[in-house]
Amino acid sequence: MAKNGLLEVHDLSVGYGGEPVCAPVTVSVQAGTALGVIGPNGAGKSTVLQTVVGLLPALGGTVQLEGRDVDEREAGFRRAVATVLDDDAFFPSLTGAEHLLLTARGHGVADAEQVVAEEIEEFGLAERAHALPSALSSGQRRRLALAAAFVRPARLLVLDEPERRLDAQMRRRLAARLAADVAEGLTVVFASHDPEFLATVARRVLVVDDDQCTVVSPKAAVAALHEG
Ligand SMILES: Nc1ncnc2c1ncn2[C@@H]1O[C@H](COP(=O)(O)OP(=O)(O)OP(=O)(O)O)[C@@H](O)[C@H]1O
Repeated sequence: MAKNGLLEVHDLSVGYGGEPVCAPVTVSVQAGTALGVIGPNGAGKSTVLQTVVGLLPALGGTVQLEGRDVDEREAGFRRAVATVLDDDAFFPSLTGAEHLLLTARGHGVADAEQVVAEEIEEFGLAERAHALPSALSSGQRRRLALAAAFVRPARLLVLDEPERRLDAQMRRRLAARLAADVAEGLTVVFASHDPEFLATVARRVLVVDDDQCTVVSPKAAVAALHEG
């Protein structure tokens, strides 16, 4: 285990076409903790998350997972990191249950059928598990995308606005689930606009901003969200 955080982000500059979208980010995320990421629409939260997981090239600075530079092409990195950054990445001709089973088996889960059945239940998808993604409601597709991150092992879970399009009950349930998984050692980085979600899950919060990206307490972040 690395001496420093599981995830070390240092002076990371993110953006498009060489133009940064926000101030550089420096943050250390310890294993078994959750980092929230906040900022107004367009601040750069999604860009930061996509750069942290190697889907976008950094304009400058470094990202290390367990002491190694992030490389999403590396099998070891993909095994360690589960992401839900959008929810359109389904095979159009596989049912929800088949998609989850393929994901679990692809990641070497031994009791894949049981794990998938449990997550289908957990995410309230039992009645629609055998529907194609195109026949699901947008909230059900969101649930399916989230379930796919939980049917496989991961040491780091990166979520972009996990609360998006979920009803209030599912939001609370997911927040409680994440908090419980973090207490058991999972590391989570997630962007959110939801004060309750943030207060339940995050131990620290990165505020993404043009002038300076800072790390604050969840209490300060919740106050900022209520003000903003
Ligand atoms: N592919 C792209 N090419 C160029 N600019 C982009 C691209 N994607 C996003 N942007 C711009 O980068 C900035 C940051 O966008 P980003 O999606 O990271 O913000 P965000 O904080 O996640 O916002 P939201 O809360 O609305 O999801 C915005 O000004 C956006 O218009």
